[in-house]
Amino acid sequence: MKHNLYPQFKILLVDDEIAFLRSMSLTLEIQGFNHLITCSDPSQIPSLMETEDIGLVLLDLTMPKVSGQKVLAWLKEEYPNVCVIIISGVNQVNTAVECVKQGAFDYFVKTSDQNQILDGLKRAIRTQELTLENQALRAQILSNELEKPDAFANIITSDQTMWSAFRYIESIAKTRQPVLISGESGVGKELIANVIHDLSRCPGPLVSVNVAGVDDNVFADTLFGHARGAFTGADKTRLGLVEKAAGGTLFLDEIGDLSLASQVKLLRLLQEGEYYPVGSDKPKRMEARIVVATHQQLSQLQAEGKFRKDLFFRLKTHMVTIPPLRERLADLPLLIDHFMTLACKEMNKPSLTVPKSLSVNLSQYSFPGNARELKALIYDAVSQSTTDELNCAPFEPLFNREKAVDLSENTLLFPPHSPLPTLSNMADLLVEEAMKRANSNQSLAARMLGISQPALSKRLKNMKENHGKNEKDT
Ligand SMILES: Nc1ncnc2c1ncn2[C@@H]1O[C@H](COP(=O)(O)OP(=O)(O)OP(=O)(O)O)[C@@H](O)[C@H]1O
Repeated sequence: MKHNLYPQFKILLVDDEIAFLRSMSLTLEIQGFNHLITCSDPSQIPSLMETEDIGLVLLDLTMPKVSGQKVLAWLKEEYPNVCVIIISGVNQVNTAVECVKQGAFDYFVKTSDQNQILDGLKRAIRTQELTLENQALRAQILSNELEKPDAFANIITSDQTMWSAFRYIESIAKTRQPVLISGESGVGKELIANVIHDLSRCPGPLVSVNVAGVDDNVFADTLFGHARGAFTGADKTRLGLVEKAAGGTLFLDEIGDLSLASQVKLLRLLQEGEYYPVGSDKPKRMEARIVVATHQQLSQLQAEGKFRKDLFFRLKTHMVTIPPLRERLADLPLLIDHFMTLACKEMNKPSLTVPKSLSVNLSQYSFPGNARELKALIYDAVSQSTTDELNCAPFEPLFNREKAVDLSENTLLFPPHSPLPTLSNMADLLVEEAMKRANSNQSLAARMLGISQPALSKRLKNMKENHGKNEKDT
């Protein structure tokens, strides 16, 4: 089985008692915290902090050469972003309060219930992960560039909202927390899940499963596996997908369709980080990161009582929303080209030219099936092309279905007894509508209006000036 290191930063255990260091690190490793270093001589702390990527320190208070409180003060001075948890043999409220005032994240007595210490450690890791994510996010926003653009090479887009989502994905890629990907059907959620997995640098596999309509027993059996003899017919032990995805990512698609009973199981898995195979009383640790996707509005499902609030909140800590294709029409020409190239390659055809009018005409269509629908249309068109130009016949029904206002027909556009708008008012309204539909992409809007991009730019400038003048006059 492949194991990855958890957490993403190192935990430093400092105690002069070697036996305690040994038992503590063993306990932590059994619980899945395997990114550890130990230190029994506090004089080594400065060099360890300098050379190792330490995010959390578990610190003893009573040590012979230097007191833990002094070390705490030094750490908070030199490494204010590193979390420090005190694990002391001294059960004194005063000392605990003083340490917390000095900046310790928490204080435990060595004899405390182990679960309490582990819960405190989980909280500290989560806080530290959020701090690191915040730093990464801030750096991403300031630099406005992707650190690993290659990871996104299969996702074709020039849309700013998509690029912001990419930057966000980069900044959360390394945490082990779950990620929720939402967006209409066919927008590319599975592509995003692939990128999240690649960027996580987890050595294990990406295992995907669609949970729509899966009955609760099947859900438990699929995810957690079963022990031999768990039920009639279970003649062999079966590994669950959580185990198959160990060290990697488990992608649960269509999470909005999960039954309420299965939602409880998923929540417990996320909270506890452990699960029981069906028919077994031996818990197993989850070593996979969970990524889920849905085309539904989970907030709405939650309001309707179909999705658990606690699970929703747990999932939405890291949420990526992919806008529908109709809200990023500037992507149309890019995607048409991309799918055309893919289709020609698969069908062994030479590359085809695409009529310029195609993306303009398609921009009037709402694409309920998003990129998947466009891909299918282009593949169909490529297969039907017999010249060196893409055959646009497969698109005709769409143009007819959602035809723009047809001025050749005697359509009644204006109420008969109202005064007509001026030509200039109408032109401004058309320009505004085209800019809205083209998501402010001037080239696309100009094509919709049948004018050149410089002509549109001039019009927009005039409209802005007139608007400014009008505001001054009033
Ligand atoms: N931006 C994009 N660039 C290139 N291909 C894309 C893009 N978006 C989607 N696709 C392609 O469209 C198809 C559908 O994408 P995908 O399966 O990721 O969508 P989805 O949102 O997961 O759909 P569903 O909700 O139905 O599961 C795939 O073939 C994918 O490669």
